[in-house]
Amino acid sequence: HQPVDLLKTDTTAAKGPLLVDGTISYAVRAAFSKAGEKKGFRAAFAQGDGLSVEYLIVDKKPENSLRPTQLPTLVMTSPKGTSLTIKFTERTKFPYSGVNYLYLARYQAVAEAGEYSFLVTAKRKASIILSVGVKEIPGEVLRGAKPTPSLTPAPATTPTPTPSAAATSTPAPAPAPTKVGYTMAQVRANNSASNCWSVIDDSVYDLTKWINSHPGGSGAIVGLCGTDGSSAFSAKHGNQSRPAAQLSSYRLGPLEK
Ligand code: HEM
Repeated sequence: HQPVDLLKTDTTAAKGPLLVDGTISYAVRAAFSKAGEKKGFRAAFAQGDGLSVEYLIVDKKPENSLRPTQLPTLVMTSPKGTSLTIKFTERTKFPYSGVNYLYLARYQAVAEAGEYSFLVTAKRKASIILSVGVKEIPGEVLRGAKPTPSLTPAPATTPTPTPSAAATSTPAPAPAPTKVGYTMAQVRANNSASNCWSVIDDSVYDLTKWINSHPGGSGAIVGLCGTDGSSAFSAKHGNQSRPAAQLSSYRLGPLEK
């Protein structure tokens, strides 16, 4: 993830930074000192892009002791002007780089073409992390008219280890990972039909969207969520090309070795 810190001056989506390609993975941090403060940003998409937004907090006080109504609200407005308030639907632990995060919401949709606006409004002192996008490649962040290089210029060839979450709480240089890939702990944390990851032959896959499309029934896929599904997959589909092709479309990245 590329960390992006929202500034005190980013008080509306228009004043905040623009994530030039909303499918690239960014960790946008919004920190507030009191109720009523607002911070915003924008993210651009092409028609049909995957729109992925995740709302995370660090699993520590004050955030983890706030009630849902006390946490900052996130309102997303599509290019056509439809607004949506993100609802907190879960409380899933996500350990990453020695920090324990909690997912409170994960929203996915097919994007309209254009800029989405995001506006976060504080109810109390609190910090949140919004993970936008999934592609682990460096992306561009624009502030005003001036293109700024990404805050952490990660080498393009080294994918950062987590896709769908994580987030450094400060835009400090990313720690040089000695290991690259997803951990088994991350896979185990995504062990339900609403967030279903599985390992097959040393790659990690997000099978959530495949559950209800699988010709062999949803149960066969749900049974793989949070586990190493290599033997189940090869036992049934080991020598078939269509299951392998389907599988490849859900690949997140390698399993950490
Ligand atoms: C990530 C895992 C899996 C993927 C991507 C996948 C994909 C597919 C695809 C694409 C088909 C259609 C094949 C065709 O029309 O040529 C299929 C059929 C089927 N799958 Fe899977 N599958 C997975 C896991 C499993 C598992 C673990 C089982 C059983 C334990 C299973 C049981 C079946 C059955 C019974 C069918 C019906 C047709 C047949 O017998 O080949 N699948 N799967």
